[in-house]
Amino acid sequence: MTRAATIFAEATPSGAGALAVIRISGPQARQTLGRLGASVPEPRKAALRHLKGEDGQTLDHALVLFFPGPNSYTGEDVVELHVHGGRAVRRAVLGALASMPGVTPAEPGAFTRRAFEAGRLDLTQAEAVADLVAAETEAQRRQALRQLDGGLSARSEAWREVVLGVLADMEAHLDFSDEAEVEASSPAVADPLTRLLGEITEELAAGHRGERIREGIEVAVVGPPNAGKSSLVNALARREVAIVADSPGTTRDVIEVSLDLGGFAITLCDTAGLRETTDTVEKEGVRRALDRAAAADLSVMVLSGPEIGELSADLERHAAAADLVLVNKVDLLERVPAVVAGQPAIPVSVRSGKGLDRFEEVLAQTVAARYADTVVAAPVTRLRHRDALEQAASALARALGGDMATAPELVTEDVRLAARHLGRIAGRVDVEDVLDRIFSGFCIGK
Ligand SMILES: Nc1nc2c(ncn2[C@@H]2O[C@H](COP(=O)(O)OP(=O)(O)OP(=O)(O)O)[C@@H](O)[C@H]2O)c(=O)[nH]1
Ligand SMILES: [K+]
Ligand SMILES: [Mg+2]
Repeated sequence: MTRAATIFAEATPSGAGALAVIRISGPQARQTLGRLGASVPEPRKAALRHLKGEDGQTLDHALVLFFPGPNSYTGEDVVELHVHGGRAVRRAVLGALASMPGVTPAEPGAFTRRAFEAGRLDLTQAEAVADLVAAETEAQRRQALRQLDGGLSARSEAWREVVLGVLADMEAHLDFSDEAEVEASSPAVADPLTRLLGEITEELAAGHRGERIREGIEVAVVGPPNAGKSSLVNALARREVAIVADSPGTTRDVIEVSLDLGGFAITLCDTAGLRETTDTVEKEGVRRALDRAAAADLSVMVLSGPEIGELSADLERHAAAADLVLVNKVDLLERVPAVVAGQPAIPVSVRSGKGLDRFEEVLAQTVAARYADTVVAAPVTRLRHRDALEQAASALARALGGDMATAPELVTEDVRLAARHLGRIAGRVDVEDVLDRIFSGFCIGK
């Protein structure tokens, strides 16, 4: 792909630092060095250069790298300037670049988009670059790296190969055979497609795990008023995110806080205490609490130790349905029950801190048990992937339900459609309409 514009941007964050990296990509990347009064260094070898402005005054002493295309990140000639990180230095060098004709500031994601367009990365790998830059936890980092290594594209492309193989057979039969033969060949078509549909259905049923690793696993904290839900959330977040007070019904809205638990990104949701109430605001809070508990990936029921003997039927039911049951305020108890609502009770005193470590450990284990293998399996990580798989699955289901003897064209068309949807994942087909959306989510300089 030929492009007129040469683009540049800072690849490092905008605050002051010891160094800043300015990246330049495009046909004029070499010439920008000449215009800065610097000679082009040997490919991929760092060299010290004095960068000069138009008036010949030195702007900075910089380390300069030159990566000739096509074996560069973008596939084009790329220059990196490692300048001193001060604001004035960066502004001066960026200003000098901006004043050069044919050289323009990069849009967000422009470098990676060029890498994709040059075939250096496929679409899931380009997305993985953004995920790796955004990764805050170990699981996010590992999952993004796996995707950058091509794990997800390899899976979706292998699926597509199966479909294309079947499609080739079908088309051959359509062209050269009479109906009897086509019919005889149908089981050979159905077998691989049935197996494939099974695999895709399994991936879709795996509960958004890759997406949860990327976006955060939601854990709802629910329970009766004054059980100590907000106290628990504050203790786990290690800051005062929610108001704690003696009066029941303190928390009304759902309060979210993000934390890293054993390498997983968790969104912890504090909710209103569950009880019958006539207060319309509190009533709304209770409704939201129940909604959240139902929508969350995990729920933790917090009960107050001293009231454990008098649970309402509703609370019993919620506790039985929760993933974990925590009995709080054990500082006020002589004896802690081992089982509540048929669930093992985890004893905690948020006030004294007793049992908190243990609870955190159990929560981390529960999360890991559900999500750890996702990190090695290259799952779908975005709605875009899930949508493509859903469309492919329904096309396959239609094809398998169709009649090859009476309507071979319809069946073939559905198989073709399935291949097309699978090809969308790695960006083999229907690319144009998603590019802007994907790359606008990047930061500038990537
Ligand atoms: N003794 C004792 N008191 C606690 C403990 N944890 C919390 N409390 C107290 O219990 C009261 C209620 O705590 P909150 O954290 O506001 O409880 P909540 O479940 O969020 O309450 P609502 O938002 O009103 O539903 C406060 O006075 C806390 O100080 C504990 O472990 N032991
Ligand atoms: K309270
Ligand atoms: Mg509260």
